[in-house]
Amino acid sequence: MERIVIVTGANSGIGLALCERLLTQDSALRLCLACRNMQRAEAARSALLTSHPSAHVDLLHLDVGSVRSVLSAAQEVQARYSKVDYLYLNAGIMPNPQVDLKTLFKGLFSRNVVHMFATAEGLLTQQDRVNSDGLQEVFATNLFGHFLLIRELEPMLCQADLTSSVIWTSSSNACRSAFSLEDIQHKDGKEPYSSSKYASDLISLALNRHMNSQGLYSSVVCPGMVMTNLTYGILPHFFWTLIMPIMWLIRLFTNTFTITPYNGAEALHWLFLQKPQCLDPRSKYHSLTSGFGKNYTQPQKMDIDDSLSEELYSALIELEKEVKRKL
Ligand SMILES: NC(=O)C1=CN([C@@H]2O[C@H](COP(=O)(O)OP(=O)(O)OC[C@H]3O[C@@H](n4cnc5c(N)ncnc54)[C@H](OP(=O)(O)O)[C@@H]3O)[C@@H](O)[C@H]2O)C=CC1
Ligand SMILES: CC(C)=CCC[C@@H](C)[C@H]1CC[C@H]2C3=C(CC[C@]12C)[C@@]1(C)CCC(=O)[C@@H](C)[C@@H]1CC3
Repeated sequence: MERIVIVTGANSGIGLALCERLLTQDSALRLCLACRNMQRAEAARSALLTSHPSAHVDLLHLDVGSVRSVLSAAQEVQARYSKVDYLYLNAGIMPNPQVDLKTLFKGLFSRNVVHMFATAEGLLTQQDRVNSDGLQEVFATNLFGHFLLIRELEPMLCQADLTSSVIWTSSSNACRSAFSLEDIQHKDGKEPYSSSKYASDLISLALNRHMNSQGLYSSVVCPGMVMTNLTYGILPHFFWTLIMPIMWLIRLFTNTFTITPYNGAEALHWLFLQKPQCLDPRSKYHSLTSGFGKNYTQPQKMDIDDSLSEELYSALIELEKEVKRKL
């Protein structure tokens, strides 16, 4: 039977590299690029069809940061397909990032330097804003829109005698101290990205608890540090060009500098090949690249607990009711 794969944020970076790798793996699958910008989505589709001329590549308009768009995209999916086998929740934003230079320079001369380059913990802040649904934009895009999409696609993901995989592109920047149950949207802090990624780790755990019995399995991935539109937005372009040799040098000391989108998509691709029942719901699957350029996937236990994940799950169900009431 034809496998149906939906990838959000598929028009660039890690999402596009994943699509390329999936079609190389299985040219018979039906790939659906779920994107907010249809011009960029069309360009991505053309690029994929150039390397895989007989592939089945569909486009779906989805602004994951808009409640209305998520609801109508989910309806469109139900009209087009009879099931969904893989749902890659990859779209993500990090608006107005700022690097804390003092922490960076201090970190460079500390024993924590490898950890700092792997996670950017305490190094990055962002400036968030409220979107047209009245939600914080980073939370809405990186977490809530994707959660709503899963909820709307539940009948397609939970088919009798079949399993489905939901795969979140999280990050090693996900940090417990950035997340608070009292402020799940991170209105009051300066690390909405870190908070939203930690929340996705928690929600993945809760989804497994609630949905495994219906055949839905959720996993989280960290692609490593990858040069994409998102990372290029952190520093001015000329600065990236200047420090690029340093980036390749750092790769000799930490396997988390995957750098290319192809390498970054390693764990996302690896999960496509696994039986979802055999995966560990408490592990994050990391894309890693050795100093010699060898790609591999490694699970690492996450710093998450059941009660916090359950409370966040309930809070998101409540928020879902609230936003639907307001429509
Ligand atoms: N690069 C890195 O080092 C790391 C990245 N990640 C995560 O990987 C994921 C992919 O990012 P990456 O490839 O790096 O960056 P890109 O900016 O290249 O890709 C992000 C994708 O998400 C899409 N997107 C953003 N907002 C929305 C929205 N509201 N609705 C639909 N699509 C949207 C973008 O579309 P558009 O072109 O329209 O903007 C784009 O296709 C993100 O979740 C990111 O947090 C995690 C760890 C490290
Ligand atoms: C190389 C030098 C001297 C400076 C670059 C410093 C930072 C710009 C860079 C160091 C660690 C990087 C990093 C990310 C962005 C760029 C850095 C902060 C991420 C936060 C990008 C997105 C993610 O989700 C993380 C996994 C990355 C972690 C490392």
